[in-house]
Amino acid sequence: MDNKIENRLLEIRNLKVIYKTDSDTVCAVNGIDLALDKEQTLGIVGETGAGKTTTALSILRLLPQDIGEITEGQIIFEGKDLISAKESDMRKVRGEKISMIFQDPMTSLNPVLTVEQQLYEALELHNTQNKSKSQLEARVDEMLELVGIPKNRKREYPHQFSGGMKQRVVIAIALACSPVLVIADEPTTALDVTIQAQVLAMMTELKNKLGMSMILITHDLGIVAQTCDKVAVMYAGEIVESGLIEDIFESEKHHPYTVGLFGSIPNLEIETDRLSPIDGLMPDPTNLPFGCKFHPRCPKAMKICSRRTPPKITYGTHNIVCHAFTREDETNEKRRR
Ligand SMILES: Nc1ncnc2c1ncn2[C@@H]1O[C@H](COP(=O)(O)OP(=O)(O)OP(=O)(O)O)[C@@H](O)[C@H]1O
Ligand code: NI
Repeated sequence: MDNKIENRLLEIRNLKVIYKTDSDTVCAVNGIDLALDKEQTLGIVGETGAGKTTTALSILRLLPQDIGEITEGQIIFEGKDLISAKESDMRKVRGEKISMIFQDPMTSLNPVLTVEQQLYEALELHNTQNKSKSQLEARVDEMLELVGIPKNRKREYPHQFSGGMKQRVVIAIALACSPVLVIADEPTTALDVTIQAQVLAMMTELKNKLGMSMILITHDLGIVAQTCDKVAVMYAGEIVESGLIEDIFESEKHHPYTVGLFGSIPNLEIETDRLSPIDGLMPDPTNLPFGCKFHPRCPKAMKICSRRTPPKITYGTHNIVCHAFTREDETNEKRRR
């Protein structure tokens, strides 16, 4: 399904993004490739600082002005490159085609407007079909029902809702314009674990019902397993491993960083109060190490890892960028298939 051009919604090619601060240049995204088909969900996982949010903001061209800059690459959405698009076209893309859901619902909600008013405003803003006031009001009720908020609460203000309910309102607003792509950046991190599962299940259901595609950004491989069709594992602004969900969860072959991420999933059966995180810290993004960027932390590091950029080895739909996997390995795999 990956090679059918007509199914392709988004393709990112060799994207590079920097942030310029007074003293330094932060290399936040260092040449990533991603592809997403219609109705697919792509999970982007990785530790804090990996460049996940930067990637999302780049797609919408919402990087902080004068600081964030796309220096290379293409972001092809519905066949057109967004990086070279006019700002007026981008405004349309943001309003009608791609919505973003952020981690903290209060960054998206207005505290002085009722839930009904905010949803109505969102619908009115994208009212390309010139619907009447009563039609829009009916749509407000419909959207609230869709995300499981009782109609009789629509005159309440955001602060009267719990965290989970607020995030449901945010989701309703994000979906109000019937986008083709929703980018959800840690949409449930601020919520209780039990509520997280409910909100995720709801998002997946809505995504399927409305035939949208989704990019889900998370630290949590468990969430990816529940929600995604494909996965990209990011480290220091690069994608170190990617593939279909079964490649990531069933294959024996993994990038050592992915192995580390799996090791840090909390085990629900054994009670531990600490995760076993990967030793060491993400490298300084203003001064990234030579060769493989993971080598200073990698338990499997070899001499070559600090000297040469690792190759991307492909096994069908599964890609691993690591010196521990050789081209030979790849050729054997092809022969077998
Ligand atoms: N406005 C900014 N100015 C300078 N550096 C920035 C800015 N925003 C992000 N960065 C840096 O860019 C790198 C990538 O950050 P980004 O927010 O994309 O990571 P992330 O994977 O989303 O992390 P998290 O999981 O914490 O949200 C980090 O080193 C971060 O410190
Ligand atoms: Ni982020």
